[in-house]
Amino acid sequence: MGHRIAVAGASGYAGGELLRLLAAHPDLDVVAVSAHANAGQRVGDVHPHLRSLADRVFVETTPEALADVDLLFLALPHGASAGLAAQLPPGVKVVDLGSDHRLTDPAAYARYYDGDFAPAWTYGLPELPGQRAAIAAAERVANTGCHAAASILAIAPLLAAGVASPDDVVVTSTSGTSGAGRSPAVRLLGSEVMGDLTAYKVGAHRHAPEIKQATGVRTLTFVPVLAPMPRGILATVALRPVSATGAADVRAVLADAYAGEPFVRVLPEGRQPRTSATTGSNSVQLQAAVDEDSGRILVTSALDNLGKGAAGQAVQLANLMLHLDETAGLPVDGIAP
Ligand SMILES: NC(=O)C1=CN([C@@H]2O[C@H](COP(=O)(O)OP(=O)(O)OC[C@H]3O[C@@H](n4cnc5c(N)ncnc54)[C@H](OP(=O)(O)O)[C@@H]3O)[C@@H](O)[C@H]2O)C=CC1
Ligand SMILES: CC(=O)N[C@@H](CCC(=O)OP(=O)(O)O)C(=O)O
Repeated sequence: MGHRIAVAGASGYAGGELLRLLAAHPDLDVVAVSAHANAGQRVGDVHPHLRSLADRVFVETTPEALADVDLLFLALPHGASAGLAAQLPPGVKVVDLGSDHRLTDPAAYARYYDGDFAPAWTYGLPELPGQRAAIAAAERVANTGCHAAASILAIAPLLAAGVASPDDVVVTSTSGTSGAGRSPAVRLLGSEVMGDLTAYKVGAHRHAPEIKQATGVRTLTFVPVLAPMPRGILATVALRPVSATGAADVRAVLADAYAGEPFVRVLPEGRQPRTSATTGSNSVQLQAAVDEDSGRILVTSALDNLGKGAAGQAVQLANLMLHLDETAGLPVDGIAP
């Protein structure tokens, strides 16, 4: 018998990807799956690609239905996690894929979110200095936002090493449409997104305060772009160097920071990250360059928004919280082409 696991919001995109990973996990057993409008439906009817858990039935999302477990994943819309988590008995470990418990500053929360501020949980990015041990000791952990994960992994080591300035960081982060969730939205119809690229929430995206909080960036311009593909994030980060530097030096700082990390790979010179190389995996690809004209450092970062940007990372966190092998059940190889 493995650890008893429940997934709330299992009928959504992030919840579905969690089920796919959990079905193949050697130490975790899914004992409850919940939904909202889809409660009462079979998993196989909502997620036709999930064969091994196809006959499970989604229950209503209530604390009673989800509390008899070792660890609960919350893959619920913004604002729905905090109320449910508050009703869970102590002893139930929780990973929240949503944003209710990420921000530490109530003022930042009020600026970017509706609803009441809820206290921050341990921030769920194991590759940040000190976080792996904090996550392993925590009962409640807040998973990162998907754009935020791609940006933070690109920025954090350069600021920590004093190579880049915390001021005037500029990020353009392109996401596939599954990042917006499965709930119907006209802007996500195939006829709207196919053949189109468009920026959204320009200068006002909720992952900006999250990136600043996790990295120490002071001034950030963050521009998300929606791309006509189901999965993937490619973030391009431009930073001001503290003193003139070259691409090899920047690459060395990143490589040093992520030496031994199972999921983060700094690519050799001449190769650029590709979202397709990370699809279906928990992997992240990074590359560094220095713009010859401006001298700015440019870091590109690719991941699967449903992998290291959501469900893959959530399983990595659960592995740490349950003191399992951190990599258990997590693919490093993508699906290509
Ligand atoms: N998609 C992504 O790439 C990422 C998502 N996240 C976060 O993960 C969470 C889930 O996202 P995602 O899977 O994309 O969203 P989806 O819209 O695809 O899924 C939402 C899930 O929540 C359920 N739900 C909807 N309304 C309620 C409610 N009022 N009470 C309880 N359950 C409800 C839905 O059930 P039903 O369908 O049955 O109504 C569904 O299971 C969000 O907080 C999101 O921000 C984080 C990082 C990346
Ligand atoms: C393409 C798209 O719309 N993506 C979502 C991010 C999904 C995510 O990481 O969500 P949370 O921070 O809400 O958990 C967005 O930009 O709002």
